[in-house]
Amino acid sequence: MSTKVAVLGAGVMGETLLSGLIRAGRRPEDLLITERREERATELRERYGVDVVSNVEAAKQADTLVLVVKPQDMPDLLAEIAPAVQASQTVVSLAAGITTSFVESRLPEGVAVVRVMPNTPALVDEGMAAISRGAHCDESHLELAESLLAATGRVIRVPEKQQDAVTAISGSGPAYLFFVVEAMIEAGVHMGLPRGTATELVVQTVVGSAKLLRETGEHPTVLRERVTSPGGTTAAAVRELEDHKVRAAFLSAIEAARNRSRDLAAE
Ligand SMILES: NC(=O)C1=CN([C@@H]2O[C@H](COP(=O)(O)OP(=O)(O)OC[C@H]3O[C@@H](n4cnc5c(N)ncnc54)[C@H](OP(=O)(O)O)[C@@H]3O)[C@@H](O)[C@H]2O)C=CC1
Ligand SMILES: O=C(O)[C@@H]1CCC=N1
Repeated sequence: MSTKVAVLGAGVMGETLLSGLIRAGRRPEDLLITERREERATELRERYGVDVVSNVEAAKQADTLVLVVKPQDMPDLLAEIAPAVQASQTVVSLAAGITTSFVESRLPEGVAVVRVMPNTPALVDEGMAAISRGAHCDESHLELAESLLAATGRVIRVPEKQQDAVTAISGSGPAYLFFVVEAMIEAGVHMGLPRGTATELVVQTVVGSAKLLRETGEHPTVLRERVTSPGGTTAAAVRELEDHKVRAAFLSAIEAARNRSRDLAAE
């Protein structure tokens, strides 16, 4: 069996996956991409040496179709490719909020659909992806999706009903952390540190803290307590964070993302 993979919609996430597949050793001739803007298509063709084809052509030629357009563009894309899709193909959807039943209902009966929620650290092979099976998936379809996503980081399986929460945590999560990083750098600049110094201090602190969490397996509360000397600087800072209800703000923000994922499905 040929293993041609087509990435339909090569924007931020589509290109991230495409580049990961190539880094992981997939041959450009086994990949196809689709893009609706000619300028973007040319850029990707030159950068990766992959063929850029129409959506219908991709649906005809590839064994696996990876759908990476915005949720709002999914109905039109599915309507366009449906006549060319066959039950032997596997469809992998990365669109936030879009359910496997929605995709299945717009494609020929029996097509295996896998829903995936990736994130952008996939660009540096530190992605976190969660996958869920549609109605017509068996183990082989899940393994296929896992092998695609494993090219760019970690992959776990979750029941589809957890995908809105997963989207809110790991899908959108990098943005929350970048927000914190921005705020910390600005605080350093505010106190007179050169921007480059502040940036280096914050970025390495984030990388080091993430590594500490991963490598020690300790609970974040334990690690935070180790930084917090009695009567010291960290205790003073954490008190301010609690006074400003930062913990509650994270809860509300992440719930808002989860609710938006649900709304995208309804829209
Ligand atoms: N960015 C992220 O961190 C994550 C994104 N996702 C999901 O990935 C999907 C894409 O998001 P993202 O990459 O950020 O968005 P982008 O807008 O960057 O990418 C979407 C791309 O698809 C193209 N496109 C739209 N319609 C078609 C079509 N009919 N045929 C071919 N190409 C088309 C767009 O072209 P044009 O520029 O002309 O609109 C654009 O290049 C979304 O569904 C999102 O929920 C999931 C997890 C994380
Ligand atoms: O913001 C979004 O809708 C997408 C899904 C998760 C991350 N980015």
